[in-house]
Amino acid sequence: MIRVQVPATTANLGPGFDCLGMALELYNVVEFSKIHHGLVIEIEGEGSGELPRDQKNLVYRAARRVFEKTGYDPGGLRIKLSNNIPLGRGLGSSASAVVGGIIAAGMMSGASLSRREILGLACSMEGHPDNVAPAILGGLVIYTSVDGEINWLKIDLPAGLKVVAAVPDFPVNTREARENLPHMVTLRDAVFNISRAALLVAALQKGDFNLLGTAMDDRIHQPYRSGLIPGYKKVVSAARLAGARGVAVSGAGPTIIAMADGNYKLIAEVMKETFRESGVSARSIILDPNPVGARALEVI
Ligand SMILES: Nc1ncnc2c1ncn2[C@@H]1O[C@H](COP(=O)(O)OP(=O)(O)O)[C@@H](O)[C@H]1O
Ligand SMILES: N[C@@H](CCOP(=O)(O)O)C(=O)O
Repeated sequence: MIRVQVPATTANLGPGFDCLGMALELYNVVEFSKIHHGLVIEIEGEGSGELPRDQKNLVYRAARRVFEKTGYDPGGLRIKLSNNIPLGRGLGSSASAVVGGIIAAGMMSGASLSRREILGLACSMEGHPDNVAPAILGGLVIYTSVDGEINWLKIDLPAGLKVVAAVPDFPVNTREARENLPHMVTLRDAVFNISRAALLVAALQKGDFNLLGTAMDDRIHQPYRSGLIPGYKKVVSAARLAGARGVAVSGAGPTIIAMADGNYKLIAEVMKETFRESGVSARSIILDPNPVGARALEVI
């Protein structure tokens, strides 16, 4: 039996659209074991009532890509999914499914897939790198991909930094949210984002939390997505007033994340309460950054 734990991720962090992401201490666990024949998928936790239990399941589809690549035939396969990452909320549930399927299938095949191979395969399935990269590597990951040439750098995060995630009870489909973004940006807005993305990485590396308020601003995707999140502006203001250092839409939303180095419980409470005042039922989760990324729990 093979068990792989994969963390949730928060992508973009404001200005780093499709190139910055952070792993978080919230996990899905994927378990693969051989059976005589057929495919059996068991799901508990998040998505247990809606995720497919057949060949359409994303974890299985990712695994099949590896089996095809390695030429391994698993015969019968039992997949058990224990999910804690909410679906379609901007916390990288699909990346976690893809990465879990790839790593578990690689282990089952006896193939020693390199990190580069796992990253390449996961990116090609997910369509953007900023969730799968930190899900695999942990920490804060800066990722570039030009004409198939990939490069990345992982940065360990400073002690005391936590992410407060206010998670509304409605989903946003990432693929649809991406289709609604304009394909062109002005030079002015490009400079706005480049400067902040650079500032954000340096501020996080140095532990200079004072800069996060400015550094997490964005003009490329949030202006088009925040309108889909009722109460967005009020939740951002309330989080800042309660002590959050920087606030942004997590991935494609609708979750809003606040980076903080204290007042975590107060920030969590005011974000949830402000959502409620705007007619949105939400839960707040206080999360540490995850430093290691996906890992095998046991192989029997
Ligand atoms: N644990 C899982 N197992 C299988 N498929 C999953 C799992 N989690 C997410 N998915 C797939 O990913 C979709 C959500 O992906 P997406 O819209 O990108 O949202 P998110 O921001 O959570 O990644 C789900 O509708 C489902 O198809
Ligand atoms: N860069 C992507 C990130 C999507 O993250 P998700 O967790 O919402 O899937 C985007 O902004 O579309």
